[in-house]
Amino acid sequence: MISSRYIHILERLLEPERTIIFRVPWVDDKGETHVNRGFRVQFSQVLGPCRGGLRFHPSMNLSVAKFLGFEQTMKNALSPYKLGGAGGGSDFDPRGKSENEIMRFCQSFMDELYRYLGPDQDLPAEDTGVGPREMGFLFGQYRRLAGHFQGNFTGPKIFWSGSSLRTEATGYGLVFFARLILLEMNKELKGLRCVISGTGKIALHVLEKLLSCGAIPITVSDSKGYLLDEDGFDYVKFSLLRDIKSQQRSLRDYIKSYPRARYFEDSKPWNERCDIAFPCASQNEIGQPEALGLVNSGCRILIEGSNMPCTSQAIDVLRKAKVLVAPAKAAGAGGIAVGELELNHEYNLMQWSPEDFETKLQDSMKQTYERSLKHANDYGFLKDSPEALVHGGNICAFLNLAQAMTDQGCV
Ligand SMILES: NC(=O)c1ccc[n+]([C@@H]2O[C@H](COP(=O)([O-])OP(=O)(O)OC[C@H]3O[C@@H](n4cnc5c(N)ncnc54)[C@H](O)[C@@H]3O)[C@@H](O)[C@H]2O)c1
Repeated sequence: MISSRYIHILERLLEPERTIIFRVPWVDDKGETHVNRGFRVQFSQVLGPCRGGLRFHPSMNLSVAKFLGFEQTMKNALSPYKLGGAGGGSDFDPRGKSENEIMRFCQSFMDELYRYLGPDQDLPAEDTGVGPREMGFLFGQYRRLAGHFQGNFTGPKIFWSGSSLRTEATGYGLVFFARLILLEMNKELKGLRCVISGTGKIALHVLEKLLSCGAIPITVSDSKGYLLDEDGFDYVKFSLLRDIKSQQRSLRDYIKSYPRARYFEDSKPWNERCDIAFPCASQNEIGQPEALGLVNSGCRILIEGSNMPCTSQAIDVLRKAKVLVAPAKAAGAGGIAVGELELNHEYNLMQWSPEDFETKLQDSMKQTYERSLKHANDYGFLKDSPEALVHGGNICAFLNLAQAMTDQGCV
């Protein structure tokens, strides 16, 4: 039974603190003008300054910005750090644009957004279509307009120490999270067949870390279809995939080097026989039919890399089939941990090795895992229940927010 106090808090929590929508005009290389729409939803600053991604993708709209901001608020509230949550971006499509066009777009985007950002206000981070290059351009313009260097953006290379795992952190963290789940079952990743969707920052780093754990990743995908390599990817194949993506070529090109692999147009990889699924592409990528496909293909664990990859109908199917779901707000928390390390000047002065970073990341994922399970247990969900991590993560994040909202009065 939910107390009426919590219902009032939920009502307030579900309304973003601030929503910013703005025009982003920019000029392409031929001198033609274009206009896109920019969004930033500062969902909650109750636990600290907002932190959350910027997404550049044609499908971006206010609804997506709101869901990203809410998910990030919960993700940050579940983490050990004092951070609020935000989401945003633009319907600008970076694909096929020159570097100069991307720079001009980023500068125009920041011309408006800079006044709402700052170390005590809002700290942007990467998401779909926004990587270190875009974050560098965005930070450069922010610094110029704000007149100081304290943006604390997550992502620009200038904030990286030499051995940082900044871009790798979320993907690696997802695999560490899967390992913790398997450890509880006295199992290991070695030899398990894994299906992955996406070929972006998250998907490729999941693939790379799975290889080092001896797992057998067999698929990746893009918005046009998916690639299946029944023999499993290895480091040489991974390097080829990275080249194909960095040159913006089709995944189909992989088959020229590995003819036994197959590319399926307009399809998703969820019907392939597997033990674990890692959705790492976009929201709602798994609906009811895809969830049924996963269940029939033998999948026992689903680790959410993308934010909200499953529709509620898909979740129902997975729940009934007792597929264990690791929610993105817990399993995808790796980026928050490394982002915090990067911004901590004391840590940045030290010479960290990649192994040091990995150890910190593993510690942080373990803490998030244990916190989720503890809250599940406190509220009556057995730790071997397939839903324990989903409920535990939600309860822990909500209680942290609810306590801070109660303490701060009706604001
Ligand atoms: N980057 C981060 O720090 C971060 C952190 C947590 C969660 N996420 C989430 O992970 C997901 C991927 O983010 P990313 O940073 O890897 O983005 P990215 O831009 O690097 O890659 C996105 C990938 O998804 C593919 N894709 C896009 N739309 C698709 C569709 N409709 N069907 C199939 N594939 C599609 C693209 O081809 C690309 O390979 C997003 O949901 C994002 O919100 C990102």
